[in-house]
Amino acid sequence: MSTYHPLTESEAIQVARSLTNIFESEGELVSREIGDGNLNLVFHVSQPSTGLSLIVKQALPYAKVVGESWPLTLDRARIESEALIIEERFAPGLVPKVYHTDNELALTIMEDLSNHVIMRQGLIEGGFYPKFAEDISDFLARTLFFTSDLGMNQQEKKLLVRSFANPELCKITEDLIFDHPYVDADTNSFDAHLREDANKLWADSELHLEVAILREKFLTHAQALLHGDLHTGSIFITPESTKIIDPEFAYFGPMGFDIGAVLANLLLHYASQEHWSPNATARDERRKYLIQSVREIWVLFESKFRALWDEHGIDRIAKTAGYQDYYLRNLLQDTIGFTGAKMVRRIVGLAHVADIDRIPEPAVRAKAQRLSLEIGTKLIKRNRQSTSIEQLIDIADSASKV
Ligand SMILES: Nc1ncnc2c1ncn2[C@@H]1O[C@H](COP(=O)(O)OP(=O)(O)O)[C@@H](O)[C@H]1O
Ligand SMILES: CSC[C@H]1O[C@H](OP(=O)(O)O)[C@H](O)[C@@H]1O
Repeated sequence: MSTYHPLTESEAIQVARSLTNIFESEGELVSREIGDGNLNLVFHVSQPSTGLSLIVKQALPYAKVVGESWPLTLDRARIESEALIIEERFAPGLVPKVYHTDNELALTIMEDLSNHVIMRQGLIEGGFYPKFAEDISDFLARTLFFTSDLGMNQQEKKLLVRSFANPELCKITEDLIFDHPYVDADTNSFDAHLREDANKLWADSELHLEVAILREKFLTHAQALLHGDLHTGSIFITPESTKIIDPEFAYFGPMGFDIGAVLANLLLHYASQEHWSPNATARDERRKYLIQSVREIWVLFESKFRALWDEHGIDRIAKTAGYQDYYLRNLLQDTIGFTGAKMVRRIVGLAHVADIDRIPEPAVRAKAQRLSLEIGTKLIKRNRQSTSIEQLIDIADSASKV
């Protein structure tokens, strides 16, 4: 079993038995492959007689969404396990518990979170999550602060940067977020009715300059250990609990990339409300809730991050007067720019979001797609002038009123 090969459902039972002591020795185990993401196998292994269960996640040597023609490193399973363990250290209770890691088989065996729902689906079904802004701002503030040069010894951080180099998964992001959506690339995928909008995107040199600047930050700014793919499909949620999964894209990059991923996915959902809300009153209420979540996430994040800095900042130079304000202003601008980039990629790039793709009526879907593109491109273009989260909110609000 120790040589790498993709597991079958019954082999997932064997590894769950032999590599963990979660299950009672008596009692049959049942296994089901439930992976619905773009990249990996995910087995749900349970023991009906005791109600115990766990998840066996295994990387495939290629990107599942495309097939064997797109080889992909198995090392991403090690990165995912190690990132989950670091995230648990700094943001306890906000990620699944890791029971076992096997780098040879590219496995992470972890806590089963099936009592939560994937947030994207929960939002589509009209869920409200009153604890989300508090939880996600905790996760962001604590993981980003304590893995940055502000909160971690700088020599230790450099060693950690080396073990999270993650070049192959970063290359996916570099291509699919910062390159392909802005040219007529083969990987792009969009509805025929968006051809003119795509042409505009490809010809917009002002936009391209801003994307180049954001890309440079993604390539060079090893600010903190990022989750790297923090969309609402990587968040398990209930009204009382939030758990962040799937950090296989983790690497040391610009903090605003993670914060922007969360905001972008709330705004993509916001852009889809004409379909998902049953009437105009519900749509307005839903949009207000989503906008308020965006505002609260930034405001809570900022105040928690500043408090961590004041209490746990590790060196004298970071306490230089004015530096914290300078840092937070740049971080807000990055967040706004990356929010925009993460919206645009989900409309014209390879991988989309169900919030928009599942709108059956083409005219309604087109409106949601154009609204996302409009908000996204404006956020990208205006990021470097921004000084307040209210500017992001104004862009979303005014685009949706047209
Ligand atoms: N810890 C978990 N508990 C329960 N279900 C999980 C867990 N991790 C993943 N899943 C299920 O598997 C799906 C794909 O997982 P994910 O980690 O997003 O895979 P990928 O890396 O391929 O995107 C999730 O949408 C969820 O349904
Ligand atoms: C070829 S990978 C495309 C896309 O898929 C990843 O998301 P997930 O694994 O959560 O489905 C990531 O967002 C990549 O950009």
